[in-house]
Amino acid sequence: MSYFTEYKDVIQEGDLALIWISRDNIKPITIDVTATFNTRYGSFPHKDMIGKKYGSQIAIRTKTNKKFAFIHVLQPTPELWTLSLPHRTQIVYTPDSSYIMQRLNCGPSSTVIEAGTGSGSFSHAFARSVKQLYTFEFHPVRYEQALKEFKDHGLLEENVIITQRDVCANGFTIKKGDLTSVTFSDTEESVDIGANAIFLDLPSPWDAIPHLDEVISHNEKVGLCCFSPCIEQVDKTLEVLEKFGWTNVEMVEIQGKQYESRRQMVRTLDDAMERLKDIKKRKLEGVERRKRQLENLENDDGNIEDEEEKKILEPQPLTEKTKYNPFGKGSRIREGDSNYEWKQVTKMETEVKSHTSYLTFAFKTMNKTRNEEKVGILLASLSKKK
Ligand SMILES: C[S@@+](CC[C@H](N)C(=O)[O-])C[C@H]1O[C@@H](n2cnc3c(N)ncnc32)[C@H](O)[C@@H]1O
Repeated sequence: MSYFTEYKDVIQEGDLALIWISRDNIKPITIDVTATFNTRYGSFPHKDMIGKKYGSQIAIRTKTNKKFAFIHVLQPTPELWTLSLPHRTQIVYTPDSSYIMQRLNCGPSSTVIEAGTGSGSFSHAFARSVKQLYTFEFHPVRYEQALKEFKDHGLLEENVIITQRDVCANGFTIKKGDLTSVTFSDTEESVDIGANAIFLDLPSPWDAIPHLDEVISHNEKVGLCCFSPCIEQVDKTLEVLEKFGWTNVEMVEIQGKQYESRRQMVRTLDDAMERLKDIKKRKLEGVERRKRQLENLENDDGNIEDEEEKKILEPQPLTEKTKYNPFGKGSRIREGDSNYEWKQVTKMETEVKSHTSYLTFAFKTMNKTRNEEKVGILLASLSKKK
């Protein structure tokens, strides 16, 4: 069973689970009754997670100040895996992968070729959505790491085949004897791939493109996407795409941004004036108080007779509880407090996790002959519907 394609309710021994500490800090663990998940806030024994529902919050008391620390235990999804996986390379993030899959029409009937596998970020997203993924990685250590990871995650028994290969030099055909996760039967000599979607995340996709004709489907429109960080790479890719008959070429750049929506208090000029007057008054009072304190130290025996002076010397709250607080200091006003006027604003978050590249899309139809029999069947079915 793949942890990424089937949902389950309850956390069990041996599960791959993701520990959500914060939005930027998600850690994968394998549930083991004898193990403990340590954070700087405290330790969370796995046994306290077993039997609970996925999504549960697990809380402990911190050792130092006896406050609560908590985590959430989540079931893996390709999106969360992308945010928590061990990086072996640069990876493709969800804003790109989701867009690419949509542009390549990926769905349950798609057969996809991916090169290189890298850290397997995109492989997990493809694996959840498509019929079959053939992924290629030429780096021996990265190949072994990805092979183990896909096996542990149940992807190899579902729909992922990984092969160690320099696709630029040797193409995509998988034969008996290759270093691959395919198990060949006695009669099989090679794999009939017939891909209808291709994703190339390599430094030189133009060297891989000429090999594609051998492994793409000949009877349907095939989509290709090249993920390249430099415009010079795009330029070289375009030349080869044209030479090898790829059409409908388009280049796109995804700039993922996250917007935070919140309310901001409406401030008027009168409010600002009031606030400035308030600051000035407090400043003057402070100066006066310090002057008198100094005089007392120098001249008096410490007894203060004057009532007015006493009042000034009394410790004052930092800010009075004023009705109006447009600058957010002093008395606290909850966002959205119905006593005040608010407007809805958005704030763009500064850091968005993504590795942006140029996405070059192209399409190819190998067999352009008209299949009269199929067209006839299609037309007949359409006229019946009318
Ligand atoms: C940027 S990473 C891919 C990251 C991957 N898309 C992900 O989301 O995790 C590029 C990978 O391509 C591999 N690679 C580079 N040239 C290759 C080639 N000619 N054949 C196969 N793999 C190649 C590299 O070893 C590297 O692991």
